[in-house]
Amino acid sequence: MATIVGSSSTNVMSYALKNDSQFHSKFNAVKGRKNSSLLFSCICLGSRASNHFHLRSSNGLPLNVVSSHDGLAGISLAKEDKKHQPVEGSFPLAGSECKGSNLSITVVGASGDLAKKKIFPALFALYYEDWLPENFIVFGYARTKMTDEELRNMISRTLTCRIDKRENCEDKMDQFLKRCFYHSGLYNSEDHFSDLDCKLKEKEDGKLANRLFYLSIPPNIFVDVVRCASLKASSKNGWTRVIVEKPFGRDLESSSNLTRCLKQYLTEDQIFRIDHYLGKELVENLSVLRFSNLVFEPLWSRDYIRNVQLIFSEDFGTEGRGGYFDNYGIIRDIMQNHLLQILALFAMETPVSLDAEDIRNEKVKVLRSMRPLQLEDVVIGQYKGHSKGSKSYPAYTDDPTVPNGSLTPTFAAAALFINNARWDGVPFLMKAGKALHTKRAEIRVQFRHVPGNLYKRNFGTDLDKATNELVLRVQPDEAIYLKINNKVPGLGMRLDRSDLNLLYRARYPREIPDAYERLLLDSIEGERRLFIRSDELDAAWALFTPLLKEIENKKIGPELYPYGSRGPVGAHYLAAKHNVRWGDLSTDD
Ligand SMILES: NC(=O)C1=CN([C@@H]2O[C@H](COP(=O)(O)OP(=O)(O)OC[C@H]3O[C@@H](n4cnc5c(N)ncnc54)[C@H](OP(=O)(O)O)[C@@H]3O)[C@@H](O)[C@H]2O)C=CC1
Ligand SMILES: O=C1O[C@H](COP(=O)(O)O)[C@@H](O)[C@H](O)[C@H]1O
Repeated sequence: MATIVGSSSTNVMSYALKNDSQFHSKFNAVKGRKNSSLLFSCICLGSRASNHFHLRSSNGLPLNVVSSHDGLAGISLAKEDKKHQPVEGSFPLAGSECKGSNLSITVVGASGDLAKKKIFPALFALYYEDWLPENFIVFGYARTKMTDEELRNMISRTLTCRIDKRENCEDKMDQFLKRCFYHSGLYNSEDHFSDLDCKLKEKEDGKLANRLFYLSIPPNIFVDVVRCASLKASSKNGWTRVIVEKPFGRDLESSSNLTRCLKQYLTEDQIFRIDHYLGKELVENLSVLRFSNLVFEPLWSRDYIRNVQLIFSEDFGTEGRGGYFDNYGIIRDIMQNHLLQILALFAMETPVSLDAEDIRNEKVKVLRSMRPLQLEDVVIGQYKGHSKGSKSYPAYTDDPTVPNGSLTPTFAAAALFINNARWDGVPFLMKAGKALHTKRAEIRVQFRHVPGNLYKRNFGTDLDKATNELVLRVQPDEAIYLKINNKVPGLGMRLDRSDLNLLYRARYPREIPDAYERLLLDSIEGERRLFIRSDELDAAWALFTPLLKEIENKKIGPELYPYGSRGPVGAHYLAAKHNVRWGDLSTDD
């Protein structure tokens, strides 16, 4: 997409002269395959905040830099669009020229858990902070019968203002809610989507309209919705984009099939496959830390790194989501997507640029360099009931929505390897579990021993303990800390383990935006860097599918662990087999 963002005294504007999807749509439409919009578009962003003109999207690039992947190369713009042609480094044209454009966001599955918990609150947060264009509307779509007023009541219960920004909170909520509407319909009815289209048009008032659909629904109805929305409710004069929630299939075959079906109605550039972990602040910071600090990048290889650990744990079970979870299990729910995405970002080579395609190309290379998981390098577990004092905690199979005798893993640990020159032989250990003793997500990098260490004898026998460890704590309490060895002050020579600690709440005392805010904003701005491309997805499934099939075909039973514990002991044996000790379990973690 070629977009310019700039600021006049009152307006911040972004001109999407032509984005990839429209480019592809045009070509495909010429070939008679697609239904999406053909016209070039211009969108206005951020109505008031003149301080927003710099660095709008999450790749940190000013959006007035024209990407080499924006589909413009070699294509001449239609005559009427030439006047909007961006000049690198220039500000956009006067606000009045794009004042009329609209953004319509339709949350499909608006009555559901994710919509209430995450999507509407994130949209409100963007509105509160003036990130949304001046003319935007939000439509909820689901089967549940509701009036606009009932939708607003439902949403209003979940909206909050940031702790550090409470001015006009109530007013802002009212203004936001006035822009929210509801349409009840079936997910497979083209007529119902035509009705939605009429309502959208009425609100858009004949102006240029960009449309974003957020599929917050179970995956078995993704394709129906995409068919109906694309045939009956896509924008005729702006862009149409679709955010797709996970799970993207259950294995390589079903995922490829889903992609194939979606691509009957959408181009790849219109599909925004969301992995909300990529929108988390610390995951975003991973590349900044590595590529903008000389002290890290030279160490980022098998020469200095002993192992890397990617850890996810929750201190609650599947409460309420057992029905969904039992069909997927923890490997599909967390490892194949969230943890693997972090691994790919962590291990990729330096991309040519911060452009989405350059980054995603590097991630795909990492995934394709990995060897598919072997059963002997995986441990699976399932939580069992447990009583502590007067309190008792249920087993996974006590969940009424989980079939009796289910073997679905709620915990897994795995050792993965990247067969390339940078990472050959370095174990990347993953651990993910529900109903464990703590809630956290972190990346741990354990460095090698210092060769010929002068202070060796001061460390005792356990040299592993004396190695440096870099920890990126994704949540809670975001932090980056580096464990170092240090002399205890005094006349003797006693060494101590200390942390160089960047604790976000101390350094940046403001609320960190939710991942969904960043990802929604990126999808509105056409920034694809944090979304999963179809070849990435295929490569990710190729790694996990043989293992998942083997576990299921052989009906391998999970090792039981008590609710609230540290997980199955098998995870320690797995780590030990690769000469690793889990960093989160040591006393000074
Ligand atoms: N909830 C979460 O924390 C997370 C969810 N996700 C993913 O996001 C999507 C939405 O999640 P969530 O909101 O929890 O899902 P829900 O189960 O709450 O479903 C959302 C809405 O879809 C409709 N729906 C539910 N089941 C069916 C069905 N069998 N057939 C047709 N319509 C149905 C319901 O609306 P109505 O009956 O009104 O039509 C429901 O309100 C899913 O793909 C999920 O995997 C991803 C990460 C986290
Ligand atoms: O995708 C999912 O993520 C949540 C955890 O997300 P977080 O942002 O709260 O860490 C997890 O509970 C859920 O099972 C999974 O589907």
